[in-house]
Amino acid sequence: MMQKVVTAATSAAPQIIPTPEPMKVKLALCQLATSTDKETNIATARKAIQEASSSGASLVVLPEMWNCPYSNDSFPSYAEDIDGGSSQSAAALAEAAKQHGITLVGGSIPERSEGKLYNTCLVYSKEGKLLAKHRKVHLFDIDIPGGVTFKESDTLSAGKTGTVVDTDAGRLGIAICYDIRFPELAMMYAQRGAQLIVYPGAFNTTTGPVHWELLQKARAVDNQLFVATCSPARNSEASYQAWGHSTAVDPFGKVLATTEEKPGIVYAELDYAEIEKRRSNMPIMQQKRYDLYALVDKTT
Ligand SMILES: NC(=O)CCC(=O)C(=O)O
Repeated sequence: MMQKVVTAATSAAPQIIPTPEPMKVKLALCQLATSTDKETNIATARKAIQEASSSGASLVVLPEMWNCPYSNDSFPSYAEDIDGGSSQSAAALAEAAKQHGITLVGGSIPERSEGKLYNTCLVYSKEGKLLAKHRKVHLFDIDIPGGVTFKESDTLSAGKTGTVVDTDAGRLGIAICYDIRFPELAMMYAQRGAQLIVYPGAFNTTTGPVHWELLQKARAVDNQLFVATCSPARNSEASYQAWGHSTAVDPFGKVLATTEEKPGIVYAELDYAEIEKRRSNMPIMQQKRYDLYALVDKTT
């Protein structure tokens, strides 16, 4: 599940963990409408998970911060204690995964733990068991005058580890939104044998049109694996205007499925055999010049 890649010597190639046996997976990206009412948001998520599973999806993904508005004013008041077992959103995710027998990447919610807040993604098995918890590693702190200014670090703390998890829907790398801008994290996940990197994410109407799809294609092509993103739908009344456009990209950089800004579910058929095909057509993993550069995986 959480495999450590050992880099033997600075000039030696890192150990690349092979991807698991290929399989086909029907993916559903639930681009949810979020409101200020947590109960409504949970009900909306449950309904979307049910619809996705009825349509044959075995892997269902929710957006970043799906149970609250995306704002620093909201994170503290909507935050839940996941480890303490009192999280109503986590309980709903576990129950929905079990009820519908799907692997669930539960977007993210604000988590409260030991006096700090995190932007946290929970992954559940089809038995409703918690398989992984990823806390957003790179906080979204940017200032584009006349565009978008946001400082997650005003309320949130950064996670300290990457997350690669084995599920019935393949080996998944989990990262959240702004994490997609850091190619090293995706590369680390590829070295750990991830078949798909899932990024619940809420880009915005300034950076989204220019960078959202570009970054997904870049991470997919750099690492020759699948990439999926899942955004909240745009809410014209919200302080933060989400870009939407939840998307799935294949290892050759082709967009398999996408949407615009409205609520809906995006479906894609993933055939993990495509990873091996692309890697043998174009063996960039073997052609890297580790005598010139190296990526060191420092997390366990
Ligand atoms: N929620 C986020 O991390 C937003 C990231 C974003 O919009 C970007 O441009 O990066």
